[in-house]
Amino acid sequence: MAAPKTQNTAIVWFRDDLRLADNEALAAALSTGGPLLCVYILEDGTAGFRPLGGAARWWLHHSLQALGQDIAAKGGRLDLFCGEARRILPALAEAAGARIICWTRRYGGPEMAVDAALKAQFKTSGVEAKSFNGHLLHEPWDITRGDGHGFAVYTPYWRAASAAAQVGEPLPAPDRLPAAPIPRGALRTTSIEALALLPEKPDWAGGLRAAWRPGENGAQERLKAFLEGEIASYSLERNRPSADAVSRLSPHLRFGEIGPRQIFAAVRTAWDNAAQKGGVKFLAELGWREFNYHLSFYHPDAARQNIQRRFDKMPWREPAPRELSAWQRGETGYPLIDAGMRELWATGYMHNRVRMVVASFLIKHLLIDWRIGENWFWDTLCDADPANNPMNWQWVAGSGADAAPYFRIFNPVLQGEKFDAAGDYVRRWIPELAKLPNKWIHKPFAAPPALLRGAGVELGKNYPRPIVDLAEGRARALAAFEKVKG
Ligand SMILES: Cc1cc2nc3c(=O)[nH]c(=O)nc-3n(C[C@H](O)[C@H](O)[C@H](O)COP(=O)(O)OP(=O)(O)OC[C@H]3O[C@@H](n4cnc5c(N)ncnc54)[C@H](O)[C@@H]3O)c2cc1C
Repeated sequence: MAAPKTQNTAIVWFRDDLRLADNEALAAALSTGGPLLCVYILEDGTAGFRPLGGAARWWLHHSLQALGQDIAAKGGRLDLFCGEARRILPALAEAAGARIICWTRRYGGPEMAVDAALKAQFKTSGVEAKSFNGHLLHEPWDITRGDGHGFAVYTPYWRAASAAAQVGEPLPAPDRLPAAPIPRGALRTTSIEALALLPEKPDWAGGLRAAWRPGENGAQERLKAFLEGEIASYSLERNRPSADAVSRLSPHLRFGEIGPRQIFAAVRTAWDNAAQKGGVKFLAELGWREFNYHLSFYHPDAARQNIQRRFDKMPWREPAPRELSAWQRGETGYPLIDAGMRELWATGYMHNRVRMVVASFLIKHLLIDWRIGENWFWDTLCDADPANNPMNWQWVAGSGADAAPYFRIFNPVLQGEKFDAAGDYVRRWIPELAKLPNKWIHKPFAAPPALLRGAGVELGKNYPRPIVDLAEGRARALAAFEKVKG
């Protein structure tokens, strides 16, 4: 039965904004003075939505748990649902007699279509639906070139975005969250366990549990530690995977446990001479995130389609199952690639420099379609992001908007020698190679047999031989690219 619209209940629909601070949608709902229905819907199975990968589902479970606890600590309640938002929310609003529903905007094509349809539906039923920006510094459509079109190149985009209206001050978390009663009726909330987000048989998430603390408090802790430490050396050290010089905020940002406005404000507050250079570089990296969302707005199908359509003619090889699984498992015989892929599998994260090298290796040395790699990252990264993942894969492939040229082919041995000169990163993830001297740590296949024996390395037994010859792979990739060249 519908409740009369006298209770003044406001609905807050949480999506990729799983936080209480700097959440304008939450603040707007609270400002109505009525009790709140805080809602999360796992929209599995909604037409056109890309199902979350395994690592992201693990993250979401813990993030929702943390949000639920944070809301409860302030007197509120997080209600979970599973299914189609277009079916659940109107029924919920009616049962609760809600007058207003607020949410933070999202930017995927099918997701925006659902939100637009809901707005229209609510309008006819007299419920005010209000949306806010909390995921980006600037709406993707607000930053435009002089001719009104979107940007295709990062540098002018970020220049224009930086010159645009000042990024506002973030909002504090509310003190109290008055809970509305659970509406009676046909709609049933579900439990976090029933959402079945965690892996069970096997439980592969031990490494993820050890590496991360999902949730708003974990995000704030990470930001604080970064600003007190790594940011000072960020611009110098961020390319060295063993240096721990990066923020590791990406999964927190992905699920909106922290917003970019909060990061901006905190970096500006922490600004001092030591951190300044690092700060500028760090904010420019957040600029890449903004840029990728800007590009996605104009290319909503970028996870499936080449942005530069001439790449549709690329003669990709049908991946041999053994080759693909060697890449996925970190058994290619190239230590930097293997360390990166093992880090990914163990922790749901990989350092940015290594992401570029492993992606280049798959796309170029193995000549495998970038979409296959993008899918693997989607499934295994905790920060698997609908804009950042496809755009970065297309950047490496050369098919993106502002992409690396296709003929730039990273050599994994040289990249290792340059960015992991002492081999610390490789030794951390491939202990079988730990005793190799630095000279051979990135190319065990070229080391003298006696030296390998002395270091306990048996090629083909406890560490693989290379699955592809680098020079041959490079030549094959360049020949394939000839077919695409404009
Ligand atoms: C093939 C490939 C796939 C990628 N897939 C993803 C993905 O699914 N999700 C994701 O968040 N990032 C992705 N990235 C970008 C980048 O690797 C990660 O954002 C970064 O490694 C996250 O670590 P961090 O938070 O410590 O980064 P920091 O260096 O501390 O940077 C701070 C923040 O800036 C943003 N950022 C940094 N580099 C980039 C970049 N190249 N593109 C866009 N934003 C960036 C991220 O939000 C990051 O959290 C991918 C990169 C490559 C090469």
